[in-house]
Amino acid sequence: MSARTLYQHIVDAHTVRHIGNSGQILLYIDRQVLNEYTSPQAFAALRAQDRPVWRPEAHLAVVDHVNATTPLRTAVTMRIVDEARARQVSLLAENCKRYGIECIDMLDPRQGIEHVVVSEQGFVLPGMVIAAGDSHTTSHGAMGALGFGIGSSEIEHLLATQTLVYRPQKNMRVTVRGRLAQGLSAKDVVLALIARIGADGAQGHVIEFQGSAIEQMDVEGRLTLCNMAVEAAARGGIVAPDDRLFNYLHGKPRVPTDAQWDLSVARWRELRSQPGAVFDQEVEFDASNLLPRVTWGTSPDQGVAIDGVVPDPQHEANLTRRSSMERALKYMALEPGQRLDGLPISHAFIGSCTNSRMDDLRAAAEVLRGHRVAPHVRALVVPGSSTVRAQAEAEGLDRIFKTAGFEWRQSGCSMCVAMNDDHLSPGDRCASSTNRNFESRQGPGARTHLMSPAMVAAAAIKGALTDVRKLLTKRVP
Ligand SMILES: CC(C)[C@H](C(=O)O)[C@@H](O)C(=O)O
Ligand code: SF4
Repeated sequence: MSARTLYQHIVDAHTVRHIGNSGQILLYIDRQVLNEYTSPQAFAALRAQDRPVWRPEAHLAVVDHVNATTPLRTAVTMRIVDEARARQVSLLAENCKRYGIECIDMLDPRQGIEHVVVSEQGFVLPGMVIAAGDSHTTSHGAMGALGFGIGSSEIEHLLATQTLVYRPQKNMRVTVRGRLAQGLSAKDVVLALIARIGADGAQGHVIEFQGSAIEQMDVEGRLTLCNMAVEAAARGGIVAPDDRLFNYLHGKPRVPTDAQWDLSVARWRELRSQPGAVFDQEVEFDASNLLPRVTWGTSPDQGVAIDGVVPDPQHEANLTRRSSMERALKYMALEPGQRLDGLPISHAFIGSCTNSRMDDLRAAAEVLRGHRVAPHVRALVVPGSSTVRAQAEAEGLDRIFKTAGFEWRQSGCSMCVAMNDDHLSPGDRCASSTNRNFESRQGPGARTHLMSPAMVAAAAIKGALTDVRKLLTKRVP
């Protein structure tokens, strides 16, 4: 067989069989994470057919989309008033009990956003395949695994058979060279990448991230990259396992120990694209020239560097793109040529599976130390999990956020998707560390500007979009 990419190798190792000449395969799936929002239909269908779950221990359920993030984690303070949402949560617990699946419920000290919980529990290991009823399952590519989102009928199929009908994707290599300047992070890299290749730029592909900037990037940054690969329509994003990853995984709850650990690491070291493996598309990127990024529109690819201006749709030759730009500018209440730096905001949100882990909170706290949030801004920080929250408290980060005027909340998806009580009102403008700036994503009529957590912190202080480096350089003695 010719040289294989890491992605192809993982798919080969999980192929149960080819399905006739359809180009599709039956793919074995090692792990699934279930949430309260997308699993009910799948469980109902399973039950209606009286089918068992084939391998209950291969699934882990986590409540994350609809739970409250009130500052206190108790049954009373976190009670969900909305009946339909409350039912989604209780149904998940009931379904898990019926089928013998472990459920991390609202009050569990490990609760959090599923993609954050999965990696901190060591539920996905290098070389595995994980699928889940959530598009940001691509995050787990940072573990040297293949992760992708699936729909309800696939969740059902997976519960019953531990396999999925799958069409192998093409390979895209994104090589990121150079060194990120101070104040920049993986979020700036991925926002710049998506702006370059477009929101459909990686359609039909799995991206492998390579290059010196990726080698130097911490695992949490790689989680951010792979998480947002789906915003370029990729069917996965992956980074080959290395010592950084092994250090990250070592000692996590479900990770092998002792002799098994050594054996596993030796095997995981083999997981990389072979020399000569062919990528269908190549994108090269120099991280050294990158400036902090912000989005101006209603699609993650509608973004520029913070020193940039809102583009003019009249200069866009592609008519579909032009009209989507016009619509976005109207929705966002922006004018062509307008500077982004200095644009006033009403809200600041640090959270989501993209940017709510320790490194994200540390970077934001570093900017906030000694500053106050502008008086007209409501600022929230929602740690990705209770584990992150506890660790941040142990490091004293909560005090920095609170002293600066941020609300320090319990974990969950929260204002990333506004499926609980955390939402914006029409016309609100939010600097947000999330991944999607779609119309009404954070509440009906709300306007979202995507950026890194450090940039959100800087915007909260200024009360307007700003270049975080201005705040950081002042600190240099
Ligand atoms: C609710 C869920 C299906 C959805 C997803 O699949 O990504 C959500 O998590 C999101 O980020 O939009
Ligand atoms: S944090 Fe946001 S993007 Fe991530 S799973 Fe939740 S809703 Fe989706």
